[in-house]
Amino acid sequence: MYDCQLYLVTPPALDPVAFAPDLARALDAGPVAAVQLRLKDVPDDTILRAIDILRPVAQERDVAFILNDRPDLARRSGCDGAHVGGEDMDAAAARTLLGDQLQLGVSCYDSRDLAMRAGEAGADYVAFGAFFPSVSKETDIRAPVELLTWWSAMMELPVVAIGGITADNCAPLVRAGADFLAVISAVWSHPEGPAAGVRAMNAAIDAA
Ligand SMILES: Cc1ncc(COP(=O)(O)OP(=O)(O)O)c(N)n1
Ligand SMILES: Cc1nc(C(=O)O)sc1CCOP(=O)(O)O
Repeated sequence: MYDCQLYLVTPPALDPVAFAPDLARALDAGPVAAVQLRLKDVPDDTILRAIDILRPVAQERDVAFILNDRPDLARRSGCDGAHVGGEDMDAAAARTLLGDQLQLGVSCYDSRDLAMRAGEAGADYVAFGAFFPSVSKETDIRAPVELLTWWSAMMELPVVAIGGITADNCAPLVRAGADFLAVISAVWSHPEGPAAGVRAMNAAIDAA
């Protein structure tokens, strides 16, 4: 049995009131380790309103609530942490904004160097991807599975795998040492609904 957990990233352009019951059902079908709120190109007020509505749904279930891109808003709104990538800010700046209590995740794409530097700058996890073509985000990067093998053999810091991950293709990532599998479409676009998506992902992780 591998020690790998599910990490949910929210679907794009969500209405938080309509989405909250879906999130609750998905988390109740868990285990799920973390939820990342990922809202792109919206005003701060919209992000803060979504946090107010969705953060309790996660935290009441002991699921970490992580905010994408905005460590400043994460800190002032009770989130458990923030996730940043290359276009947002460097890891050290994000750590300064978060303080030392909140969790910091850093996108490292397929770069060993970025991951080492993120670790040194105070990241609590690094994320590699995309491992497979993603319908949720355009990217030409194809991270090789060996990156996970290398990282997990060398480092204690947890590693997240992301990008096009499904119940059908995740086994090699689990076996290579991913601590978390981050998914959008495998759960939120599952034909039988998000709870079925969570159950299918966890069954595949257990079977790996
Ligand atoms: C867990 C996790 N890994 C990677 C990403 C991608 O972050 P980033 O490169 O900053 O791109 P956007 O998500 O901001 O489009 C992520 N969000 N979460
Ligand atoms: C948000 C995100 N970041 C990626 C990266 O490669 O850094 S891939 C991705 C989208 C993940 O959604 P899905 O599970 O539907 O492919």
